[in-house]
Amino acid sequence: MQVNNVNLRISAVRPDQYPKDGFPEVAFAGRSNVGKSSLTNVLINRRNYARTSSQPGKTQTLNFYDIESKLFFVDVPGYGYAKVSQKEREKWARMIETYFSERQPLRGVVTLVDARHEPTKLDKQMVDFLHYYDLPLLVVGTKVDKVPKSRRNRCVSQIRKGLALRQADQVVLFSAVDKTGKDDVWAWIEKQTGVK
Ligand SMILES: Nc1nc2c(ncn2[C@@H]2O[C@H](COP(=O)(O)OP(=O)(O)OP(=O)(O)O)[C@@H](O)[C@H]2O)c(=O)[nH]1
Ligand SMILES: [Mg+2]
Repeated sequence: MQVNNVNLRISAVRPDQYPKDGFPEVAFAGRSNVGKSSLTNVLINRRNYARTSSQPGKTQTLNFYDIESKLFFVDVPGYGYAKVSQKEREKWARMIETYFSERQPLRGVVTLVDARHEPTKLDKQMVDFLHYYDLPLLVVGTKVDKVPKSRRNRCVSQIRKGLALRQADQVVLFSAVDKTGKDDVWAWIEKQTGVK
């Protein structure tokens, strides 16, 4: 998809704030600092539209990006950031549980994990949760520019095994630096949303 027009429609914390346009929607989830905002920026050809930062835990709202008034990308705040209080963590859990369980236009979830490491316990919990709600899943292994090409097949097996992925779940290795995997991620989004 050729993207020229992107707008941050709303940073929402409650369902009554979610957009009501009826466009299909894809969410981006993953632990803090894994590269969610960087992936979104590459997909929409912007350098720094979705805010990237070296300070993890920055994004604390569900950010709805209107893409060409055809679909929404939803940047989900990252989990697993140590400096966030227990109270904040519970608030986060309630917010995303409500979103994933109730949001009708949601057509699939892109779940990001760091391609360099074994998926963490929290990554696995996130995938279990998305499986429970039967949401179509694309797992993106990020920062693959830091993995030698000869080791990349092994990354995919490690991700599939560590997250106990189902056959229908797809895995794409991605780099925001050299844009490896960008077309594959877009192909999955187009397939799930029916938008071209
Ligand atoms: N080498 C490399 N670095 C990356 C890549 N993607 C992201 N980063 C770096 O990782 C850090 C975090 O990236 P973000 O995109 O802000 O991560 P995020 O998941 O949106 O983080 P939160 O909003 O805090 O949840 C930044 O310093 C990025 O420059 C990548 O593909 N390769
Ligand atoms: Mg972010």
